[in-house]
Amino acid sequence: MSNNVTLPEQQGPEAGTAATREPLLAVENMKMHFPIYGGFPIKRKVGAVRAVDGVDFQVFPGESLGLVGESGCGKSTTGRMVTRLLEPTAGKITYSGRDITHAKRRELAPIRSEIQMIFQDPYSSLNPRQTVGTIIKSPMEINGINPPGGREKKVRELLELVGLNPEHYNRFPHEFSGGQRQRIGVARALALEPKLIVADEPVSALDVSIQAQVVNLLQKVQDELGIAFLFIAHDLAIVRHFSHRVAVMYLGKIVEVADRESLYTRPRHPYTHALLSAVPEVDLDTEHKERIRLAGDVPSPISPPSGCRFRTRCWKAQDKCATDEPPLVQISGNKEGHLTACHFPEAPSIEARVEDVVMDPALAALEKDHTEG
Ligand SMILES: Nc1ncnc2c1ncn2[C@@H]1O[C@H](COP(=O)(O)OP(=O)(O)OP(=O)(O)O)[C@@H](O)[C@H]1O
Repeated sequence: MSNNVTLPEQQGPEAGTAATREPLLAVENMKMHFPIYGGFPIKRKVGAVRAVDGVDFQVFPGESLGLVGESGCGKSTTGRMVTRLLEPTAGKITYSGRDITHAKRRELAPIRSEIQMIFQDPYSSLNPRQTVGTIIKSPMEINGINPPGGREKKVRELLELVGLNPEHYNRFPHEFSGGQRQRIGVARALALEPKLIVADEPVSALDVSIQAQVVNLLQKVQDELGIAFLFIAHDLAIVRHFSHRVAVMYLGKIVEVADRESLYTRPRHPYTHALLSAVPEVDLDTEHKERIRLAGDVPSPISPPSGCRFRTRCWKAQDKCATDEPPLVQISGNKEGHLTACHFPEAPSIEARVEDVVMDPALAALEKDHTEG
């Protein structure tokens, strides 16, 4: 079982080398504005929910990019546009050199199998009336794929790969626990041998003790099969395990992106600092009393704050922040590839914030194994 899988060292593309490689996925100024209609008797468009408001990022072959931020920041919407479950309002999505931003169903067909999604809720994402075998097999049937040895053989191999008993082929989803169902979701996503998996909060519906096992499984899959991941989570502790690079999203924008090491040890954006300081369950000792607490909720994406969107919750905000939107750039002191959108960034301190990343005990144990192994 995946319990025994040790965490491999992430060998992903470094920021420097990444620039010289062709990205598998490139997103430029991508936006999703959901229209709001009102008025009587004739309904008119009266506004828009600016769920995603101009994001740029790239994912390289075999790379795992973590996308983090509080609830409502637009992470899921971003993931759904990348998989083209949603069509962007503006911007451009390029996959393997092809512009798929507005590609129609038929045009998307050849790449549908290459981009797969793993959903948050392993309970609602599996059809309760279908056996596990049918669930995992159906993407192959839909796409007319006949693997050597047949589809059933392939399904049994996939079950084994994700740590389930191949003999459970004829069982139904309700016979499995949450963690096992998420493994079924992973097997289904792998059935078409994808090149990119968008995993939208794949472990947040699971019990904390199970989360580590599923993260571990995804990491094994990524490492052994070389699949690129866009790993969406609200928790920096989970993404840390898994990502070569991490992008931090706030109210429809990416505010900071960096390789894993830079982001966790030298975060520059106050919001990243705040996320790293989020400590729900740990007793506050003197050292930790100064942890940053984010006040209030994320403002409404219908009318986001002017200038820097984080300014209404930021302890460093000044007048300039209300008038000038900070660009996402490599500010002074940042390593190559580390971009920050802030007028008054935190110092590039190597004062590790690592101790601020609070992990549940199971994840912490994995991390320990990883470093010791
Ligand atoms: N179909 C829709 N119509 C209108 N607004 C939407 C729609 N889908 C999402 N939104 C809004 O867009 C914003 C971003 O939502 P999204 O689900 O992408 O955020 P998120 O960061 O993934 O949050 P969560 O972790 O809660 O899913 C939210 O304010 C949400 O209410």
